[in-house]
Amino acid sequence: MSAPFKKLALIGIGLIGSSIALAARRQGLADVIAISTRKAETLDEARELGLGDIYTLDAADAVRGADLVILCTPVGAYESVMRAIAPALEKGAILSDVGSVKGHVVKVLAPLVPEGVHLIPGHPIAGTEHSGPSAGFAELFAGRWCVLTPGAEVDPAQTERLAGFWRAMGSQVETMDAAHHDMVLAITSHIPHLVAYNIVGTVADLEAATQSEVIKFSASGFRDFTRIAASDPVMWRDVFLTNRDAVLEMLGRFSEDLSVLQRAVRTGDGPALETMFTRTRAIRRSIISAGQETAAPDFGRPHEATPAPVSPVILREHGGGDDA
Ligand SMILES: NC(=O)c1ccc[n+]([C@@H]2O[C@H](COP(=O)([O-])OP(=O)(O)OC[C@H]3O[C@@H](n4cnc5c(N)ncnc54)[C@H](O)[C@@H]3O)[C@@H](O)[C@H]2O)c1
Ligand SMILES: O=C(O)C(=O)C[C@]1(C(=O)O)C=C[C@@H](O)C=C1
Repeated sequence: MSAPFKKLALIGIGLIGSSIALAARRQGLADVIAISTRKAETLDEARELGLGDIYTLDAADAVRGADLVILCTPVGAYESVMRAIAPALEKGAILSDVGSVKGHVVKVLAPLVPEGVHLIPGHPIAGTEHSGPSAGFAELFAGRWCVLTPGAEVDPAQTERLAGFWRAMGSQVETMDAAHHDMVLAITSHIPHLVAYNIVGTVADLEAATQSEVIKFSASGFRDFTRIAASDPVMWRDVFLTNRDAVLEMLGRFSEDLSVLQRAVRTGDGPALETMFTRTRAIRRSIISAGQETAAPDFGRPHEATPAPVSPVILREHGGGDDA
């Protein structure tokens, strides 16, 4: 039986690109996997790991003849990558990506997409704090959500084709509007990263003696923040540069809520604190029970990263992101 795609081109081969390569290979989703990246050392690493069939520093070469092209670079590189590959894209090909931000991606890519190429942006809500080709693993997407944000002009049959690709790698697929995606992810992923970078940064600024105490006594709470704060600096720089409006909107709400908590602490308002903490405990519990219903198959690999999937809809049910 022939594979669903004849040639899959992955531009950028870090954590996400290499995980797609491994999962697509394992599931037989493409006859040929072509890999392109910017640096020769990264390409050599990908070759040593046996991630693909074709390796090239020329992104246009990689996409030539491909019926599925997925951009897996930091979002800030999209425009230059797109300018390089546009003339070589095959008519009828699906052009997708895995970027953590979607509105900006559409804005940058759409004007450059040649006629006959189907632009269907995507975002697997799965990851770890590790980067590079050796960080990937085939099970990364199993039991996780993948959000697709096709424009209204996209043929639903093409979206379904791409959804099938992600489902075959174990994901659950949801389609939504790019702006809604960016608002939801601002609060579920981008602000938590900003908070982690900030809290770990605060510790880094403490005087040496206090800092060593913090490190010595850091239990799971602070440790969890340090894991998130170890995430790739370039990737996250680009997320905050390209999802500015949604992040600022959610950060405004976050700051207001923090001020309420600050006041409750200052005034010793026990009932207010308890009410707040009871609400948040309920959210955690609903996330866990929703995750259990759709638990990822256990491939036996320690998977410290993204928890099991919760539909982005859950936010609306809990009153967050309601105007997104
Ligand atoms: N890390 C996560 O948890 C996660 C989760 C979901 C989506 N994403 C998104 O996936 C994308 C990739 O993230 P990652 O974690 O795999 O990053 P990574 O740093 O592990 O890999 C990025 C890859 O892109 C390559 N690259 C950078 N600039 C390039 C250019 N101009 N041309 C060609 N290749 C270039 C790098 O060499 C590297 O191979 C990002 O857009 C990110 O927002 C990340
Ligand atoms: O678990 C992690 O390490 C992640 O940061 C994964 C995570 C997230 O915030 O959930 C990070 C960025 C993505 O775009 C998607 C997933």
